[in-house]
Amino acid sequence: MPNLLEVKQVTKKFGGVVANKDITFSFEEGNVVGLIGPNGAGKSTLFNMVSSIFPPTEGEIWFDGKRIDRLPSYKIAPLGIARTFQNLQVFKRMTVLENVMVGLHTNSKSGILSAAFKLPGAKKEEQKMYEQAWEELKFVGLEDVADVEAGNLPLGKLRLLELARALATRPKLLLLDEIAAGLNHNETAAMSDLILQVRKRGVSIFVVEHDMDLVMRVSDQIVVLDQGEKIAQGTPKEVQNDRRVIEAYLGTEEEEEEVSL
Ligand SMILES: Nc1ncnc2c1ncn2[C@@H]1O[C@H](COP(=O)(O)OP(=O)(O)OP(=O)(O)O)[C@@H](O)[C@H]1O
Repeated sequence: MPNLLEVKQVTKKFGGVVANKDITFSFEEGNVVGLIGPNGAGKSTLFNMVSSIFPPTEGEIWFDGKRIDRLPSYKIAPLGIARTFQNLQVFKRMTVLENVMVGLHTNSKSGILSAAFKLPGAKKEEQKMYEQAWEELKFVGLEDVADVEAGNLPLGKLRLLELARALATRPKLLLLDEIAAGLNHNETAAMSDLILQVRKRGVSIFVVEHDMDLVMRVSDQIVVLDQGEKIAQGTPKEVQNDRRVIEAYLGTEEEEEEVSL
């Protein structure tokens, strides 16, 4: 299998703060890769560079054979990368279905304007987008609330809506940013099942997550960061038994705290 994503010697500095230092890793198409590390390790920074929110200070990021680290973020989605956001970017006054459709419109060939003026090409595309949106709402189990305003949904369903919206764009790579944040135990377990179903569809998935049960269950590979550096990469079992990973989570004896990995 070819590498879908390649992060090559990436460093990110914010003024004097080195948030990521010389990070290199790659992953194969069809895999789920988890990104973990203690608070402030540099996970969000790396994730934001992969989705082109900002560029690296040094190094390169390649996706599907193309260099993407200097592209503006709006050029990322058409290449086949979709992401969810931890702070939920939903339109509260729109229905659940409309929220998924909006995500598709920003990606469409004819664009929002021709759809608004109901030009012929746009009408056909609109129908296709409607079908895709429904398909994903059914996939995540939100078809019963398709006509409900998103602002009336509980957090668990909003996270599913974010997932449906990202999936509707038919990405090759799905970036999940703390998709289980705020979910209860059962909701988190259901989200893990859903992620594994997405994987079965052949979508590659990159997961930043604090919930260890979810990461350990869904990931083929896990990349571990600590203080901006990659300290380990391997299967869930390998990283759980890695001395540097255990130290990073447990801290030195003086700063020891209860953390379960
Ligand atoms: N925009 C910014 N400006 C300055 N410093 C930043 C910025 N973003 C992140 N940092 C710093 O970079 C380091 C890594 O932060 P980052 O948010 O990537 O870590 P994280 O692993 O996602 O943390 P958490 O698990 O707490 O969300 C931290 O020291 C943080 O304070």
